[in-house]
Amino acid sequence: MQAQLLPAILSNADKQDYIVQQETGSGKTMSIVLSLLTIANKDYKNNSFIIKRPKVSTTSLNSVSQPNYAFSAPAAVLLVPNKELATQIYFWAEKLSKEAFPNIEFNHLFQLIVRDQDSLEFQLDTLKAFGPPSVVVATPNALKDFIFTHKVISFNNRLQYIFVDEVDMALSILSKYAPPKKRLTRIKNPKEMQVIVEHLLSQIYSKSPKIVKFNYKNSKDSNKDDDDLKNKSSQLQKLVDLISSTKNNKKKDYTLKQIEILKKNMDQSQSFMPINIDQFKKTHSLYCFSATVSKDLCNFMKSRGWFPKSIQTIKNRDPSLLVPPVIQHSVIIVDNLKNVRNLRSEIIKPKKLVTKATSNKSTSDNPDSESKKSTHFLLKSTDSGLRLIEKDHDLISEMTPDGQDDSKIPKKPQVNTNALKMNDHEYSALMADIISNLLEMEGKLVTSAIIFLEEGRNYFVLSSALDEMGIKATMLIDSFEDTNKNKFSQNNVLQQKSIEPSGLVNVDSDSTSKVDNINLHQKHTKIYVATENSGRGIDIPNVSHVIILNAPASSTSYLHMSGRTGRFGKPGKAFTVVLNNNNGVSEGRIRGIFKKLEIGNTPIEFIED
Ligand SMILES: Nc1ncnc2c1ncn2[C@@H]1O[C@H](COP(=O)(O)OP(=O)(O)OP(=O)(O)O)[C@@H](O)[C@H]1O
Repeated sequence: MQAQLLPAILSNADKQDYIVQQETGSGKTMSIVLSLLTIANKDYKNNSFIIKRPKVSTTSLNSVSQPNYAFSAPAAVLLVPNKELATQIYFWAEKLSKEAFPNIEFNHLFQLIVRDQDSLEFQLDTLKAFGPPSVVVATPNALKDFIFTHKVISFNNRLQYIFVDEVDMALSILSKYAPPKKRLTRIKNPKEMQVIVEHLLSQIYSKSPKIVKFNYKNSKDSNKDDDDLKNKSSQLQKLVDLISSTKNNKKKDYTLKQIEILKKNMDQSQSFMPINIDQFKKTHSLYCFSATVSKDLCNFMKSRGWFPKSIQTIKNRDPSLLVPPVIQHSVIIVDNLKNVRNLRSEIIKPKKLVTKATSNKSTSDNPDSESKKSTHFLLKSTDSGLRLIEKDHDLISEMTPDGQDDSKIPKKPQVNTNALKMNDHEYSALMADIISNLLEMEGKLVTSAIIFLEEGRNYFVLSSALDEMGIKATMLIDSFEDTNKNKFSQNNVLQQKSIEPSGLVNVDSDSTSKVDNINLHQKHTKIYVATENSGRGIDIPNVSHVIILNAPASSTSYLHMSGRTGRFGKPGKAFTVVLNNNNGVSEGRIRGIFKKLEIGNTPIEFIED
């Protein structure tokens, strides 16, 4: 993929736009970084920085009073949806730049722009001192602040490359079935990524490169010709189409009213107009990346005028190739506090072989024969908590309350829902118990793990529960911020932050577990807790295990979370822990996800040493 993509980006004389959709961990982000480094280096040389600009020391940023800029605006922008990913990319670029271009001041090449209170001054000062860099790596909200609030950066027709990584998350388009009211709100308040990309496009093709007020009503590129009117009516048409499928008359009336409001709004302000650069000679190219780019997303971007010409796509056509084959997937269902089991196998038949599985003895070459063995319990509730059960335990009698054979079990599990109505503390204790057992079971196979916390659950409570099990976990978002802060405060001692159960931040570079009977090698093993948002696109070295707490909302969510392991061909395992507290809905959801992604469940069984 990189062999195809890098030359395509770097010798793109026709200024073609690209959509790149390849599996997680296949090196998409790295391709962007490598391209940007090449672009920045070329830009630097073309603009004779060494002659024009003084070398500025980062320790005396404020003393530079009259900076001498070689140009007025960046040549390339990379936009990503979260600051963790932006920060990671910036550090990758810095590291590679030091190797490849040791004599070039990195601040001339790249600038990181993220919303971070502690480093805001530093980011602003760096821009003031060094002037616009060749490449900006930013989150859209922070870039918006820098353009319109702080007014320290602007863009013009020097901008030739726009990259958007994790484009699907950044735009989060609404489903076709979203209610008209929600659609209307979204049209009025588009995602910041959309606003920024369209602002950049308008600046490239604006005759005046000055910053215009951040107001779409004033956009000079709002083209009022027939084409725009067509676009406007097509947006309305979508809503009209939506109500045509509604049988409920009341709902129909309501939707019609919403459409009327939308129509009026659009007529009054000429806002939300898609960008129209058809009439200009194209001087930029737009590259959108993600492992998951739907047809609807492509259509949305096209409808906004992002791709005035035909789009080049680099993607795997086979949907079963969306998931890296090196990842082994397992689901643990918590039926009630006594029954913790594997996902039952009778429905899921893995279509695809796990080709390069980890060195786990439970992985069979024959997935079908493996699924038949999937009735074992991994964990058992005892007075002292959940424990791994013995291999030769009478599994069948433990499997269900009435000792049924797996095949006879009704599809809708017999659930004692009350047993699973847990507060945050009970939930976290249960999850910590399961996690510690999993980590213990996996033993030395665990080099580093990411736990994805269910939305709405409290990190501090989980962290405290894990701590009691002897597991020190680091919040992913904080670990990235920490590195960031240290970088910006010129502090060379990189400290590992751990968070005490109380919520107080404790800086401790080598914290050992209080309880050392579990996870003995934790000293060398990093356990991170992330949310779906903060973990999107992140690449943490050597993540051997991902543990997802609760069934993800969609196959896309699952694909990206599980994809934090199994990167660039390295093996990995993804465990999903599903609480069966909603009469099988969550279990059904994970089954649906596995079916859609064409992945099989690898049952977990206790392996005695
Ligand atoms: N050419 C390469 N040689 C060696 N390692 C590479 C190469 N390209 C990428 N990698 C490594 O592979 C890992 C995954 O790369 P990257 O994060 O770019 O993948 P991705 O496709 O963007 O993943 P995601 O879709 O999850 O964001 C990283 O650790 C990266 O350093």
